Amino acid sequence: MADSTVQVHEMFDTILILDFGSQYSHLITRRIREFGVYCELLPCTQKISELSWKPTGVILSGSPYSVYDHDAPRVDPGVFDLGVPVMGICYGLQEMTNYFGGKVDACDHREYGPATLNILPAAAADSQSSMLFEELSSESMVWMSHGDQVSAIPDGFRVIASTKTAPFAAIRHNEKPLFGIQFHPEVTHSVDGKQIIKNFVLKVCKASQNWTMSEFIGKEIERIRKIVGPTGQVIGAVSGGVDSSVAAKLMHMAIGDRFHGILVDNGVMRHNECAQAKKMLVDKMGINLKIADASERFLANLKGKTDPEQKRKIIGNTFIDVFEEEAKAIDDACAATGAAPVEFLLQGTLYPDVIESISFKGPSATIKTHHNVGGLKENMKLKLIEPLRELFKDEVRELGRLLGMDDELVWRHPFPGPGIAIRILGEVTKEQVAIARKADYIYIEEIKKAGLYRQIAQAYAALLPVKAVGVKGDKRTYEQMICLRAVETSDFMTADWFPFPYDVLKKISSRICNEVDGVNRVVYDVSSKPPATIELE
Ligand SMILES: Nc1ncnc2c1ncn2[C@@H]1O[C@H](COP(=O)(O)OP(=O)(O)OP(=O)(O)O)[C@@H](O)[C@H]1O
Ligand SMILES: O=c1[nH]c(=O)c2[nH+]cn([C@@H]3O[C@H](COP(=O)(O)O)[C@@H](O)[C@H]3O)c2[nH]1
Ligand SMILES: NC(=O)CC[C@H](N)C(=O)O
Ligand SMILES: [Mg+2]
Repeated sequence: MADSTVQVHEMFDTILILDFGSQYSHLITRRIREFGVYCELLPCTQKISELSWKPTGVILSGSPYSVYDHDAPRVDPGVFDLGVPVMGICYGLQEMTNYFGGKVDACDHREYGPATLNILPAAAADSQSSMLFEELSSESMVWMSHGDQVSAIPDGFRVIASTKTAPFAAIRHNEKPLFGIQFHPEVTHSVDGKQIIKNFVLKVCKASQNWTMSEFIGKEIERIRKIVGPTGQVIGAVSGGVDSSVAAKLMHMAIGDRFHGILVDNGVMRHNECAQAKKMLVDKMGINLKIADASERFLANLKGKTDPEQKRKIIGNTFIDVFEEEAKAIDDACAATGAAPVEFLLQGTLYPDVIESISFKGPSATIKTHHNVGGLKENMKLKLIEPLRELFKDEVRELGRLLGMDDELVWRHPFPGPGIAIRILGEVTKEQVAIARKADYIYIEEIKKAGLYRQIAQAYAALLPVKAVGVKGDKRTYEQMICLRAVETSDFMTADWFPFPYDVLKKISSRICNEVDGVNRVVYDVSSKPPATIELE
């Protein structure tokens, strides 16, 4: 894995964000990326001496801890020896204060909300501080979220801004470029917050703004070529979704047909999905792709299984079996032709997956087992290549756009690997899949017709295997229900149900009841995540 992570730092100036566990930490990363500077979020437990690259600047995040908690996360003093600018935000300021010998105390009242930041005249007279506050008016609205605050600044520091309740709302070291701020510039409620982060990164750290997706494409292709070499071969699981398609496209541009994409037909794909994916990937993008039809095998393995986790595990394992068999077939073919054996595995891992798995508090409780074709055997010999490992979903979409992919693919809603199987409660049979598939097709078609597809982050129709009485053509029916789900979300970690116009719902419901055999009712899921999740299982 080291291969794919190290070199990005040689190509882009990197701001290091050390995560002390704040719920806003990833937002700092987002803000910096937005203005074209590469940055990485690492847990605060990262030893600076073990970092294989030198950051251009460091930001210390907020934290749910108090600096005087016995188990509070500590800053690695190595940060201050790097000789680069450092800015502490909230807990970051408090921990910096604590480390340099100042004092932090609990406030009388926890402060959560807006405050007016007064930039002190002393700041204007000092070039570093005025860089940090450039383009801000002397009074700026900022957002506070803290229960502790600095009560005495360390020797060698001075105050540069205050609020009514926080006399040390911003401080700096007298000589070194070390800053601390009590408020949260990363949340949008801090009106000039983005500007402060930008000033720190561009003016104080002098980071270059070369993190653009067009720059990334060329550099990534070059990097892949170097890793794979002139004869190496790569395989990868490709689903027709935006992540794996973008990854496959980059790989194809780098090494052509030495990349072997495998699309597994697991029998629980949507209507026409494999054919459409093939048309897009092979005909339009020129990718060397094999469709492995394992639909009967998946359905046979799922027979009689009703437990959601068991269904997910069966699908995950079957994916791996099929994928490994296909990989072996490619190897055998290579051996026969004298081509080099496959040495690498392409994965479409995104940055949120990486962030999630490196949290210093350890992995969160398992809500559901996400299938992962890449989650191959421990002793796997293939080396991973993950071109999207540093990117957020919106960056991947931008990449797809620049690579000339159709809008339809770029803006496609995510579709989970276990597909329709986790959208049919209970047992998955061919007949049940056919019902769910048809309803889903109608639903998405109507959403697109109404011009709502892009406003919705993800939508699907699920099948509830409960029966109710209805009447069709004067005849009694006793049939199942379709449950429609549509959510708005930016990160898929939390989500809200989409407020559909009634007339669109009416049309969808009427079409599904009329056109899908075996269904006489349609319900709309009006639950947010949490407490629900996006998928039903
Ligand atoms: N039917 C499939 N055949 C082969 N690989 C698959 C299939 N379904 C999923 N995968 C693999 O699992 C990975 C994770 O799936 P996931 O749905 O998160 O990503 P995606 O399909 O690439 O994009 P999207 O999130 O937009 O659907 C994919 O990138 C792909 O490598
Ligand atoms: O590739 C995937 N394999 C899976 O096993 C899987 N389970 C959920 N999802 C997708 O993850 C997002 C959050 O879903 P939940 O709220 O249901 O956990 C939603 O976008 C889901 O579609 C999956 N994607
Ligand atoms: N948002 C934060 O970083 C809070 C830091 C610390 N827990 C406080 O309450 O002051
Ligand atoms: Mg997918």
